[in-house]
Amino acid sequence: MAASTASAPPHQDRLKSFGFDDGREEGLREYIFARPDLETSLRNNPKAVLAAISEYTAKKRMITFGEVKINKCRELLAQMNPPPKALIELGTYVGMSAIGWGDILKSLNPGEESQCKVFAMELDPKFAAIARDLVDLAGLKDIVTVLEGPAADNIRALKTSHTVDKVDVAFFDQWQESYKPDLIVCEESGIFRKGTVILADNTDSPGTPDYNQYLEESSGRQGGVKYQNVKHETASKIAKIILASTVLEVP
Ligand SMILES: C[S@@+](CC[C@H](N)C(=O)[O-])C[C@H]1O[C@@H](n2cnc3c(N)ncnc32)[C@H](O)[C@@H]1O
Repeated sequence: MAASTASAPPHQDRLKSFGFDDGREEGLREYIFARPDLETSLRNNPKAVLAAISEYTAKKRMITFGEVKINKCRELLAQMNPPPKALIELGTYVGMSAIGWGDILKSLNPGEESQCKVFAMELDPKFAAIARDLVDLAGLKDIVTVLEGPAADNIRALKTSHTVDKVDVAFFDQWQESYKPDLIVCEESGIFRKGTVILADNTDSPGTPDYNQYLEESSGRQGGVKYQNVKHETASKIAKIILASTVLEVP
């Protein structure tokens, strides 16, 4: 991973320690595409696709950004004025949250759906391919683009490859050691504006102490991006907190 620290375990070790990449991801795709209601209720229906993914991931105990958290984020993004249209996601896995973002942006921007853009970034090509298939099934491929590779590289290329100047929302759900370095890449790439909201999962568990500290100390840092940080508790059983950091000032 380009943005990880020298002591961070490599991607394959992280996959094993978290129980990723053991066949359940391909199993999810097979399960969804074999469902008898594929054409009648799942196709072009993001909420039904999310429910179907949840059914499988709960049974197989897969780690995804579940519906409880997606609905909490739906509430948070609904409070933004104007409604968010451009969102980046760092860490897409099989596409659960990416489908959630596509659905949320679409419903917050009636009549302006074509202006909504989600760039969902996933390190692992196998997971990215599954996410693409599920996004496509949900009818969101015009809104959600799944980009492969380290998020840091894709963020640096956003302005040139995808003509994205600023993002309204960034969602952090990659390996935790990359949170702080990737945040700095976002700052240096100039994609944040006053009012951009950075949502982060897992800041309480497994925990991202260096990222949290960097955000908390931003007000005292000369010439840096300044943030207001709010912890939102969810009813999730583990990693209950979604940390929302709103950009107050960019230099
Ligand atoms: C917790 S999962 C993401 C869950 C996903 N957001 C969901 O909705 O279920 C973490 C994912 O981040 C990916 N990842 C880790 N480091 C990354 C990086 N630097 N850039 C992009 N993806 C990364 C991993 O391959 C893994 O699929």
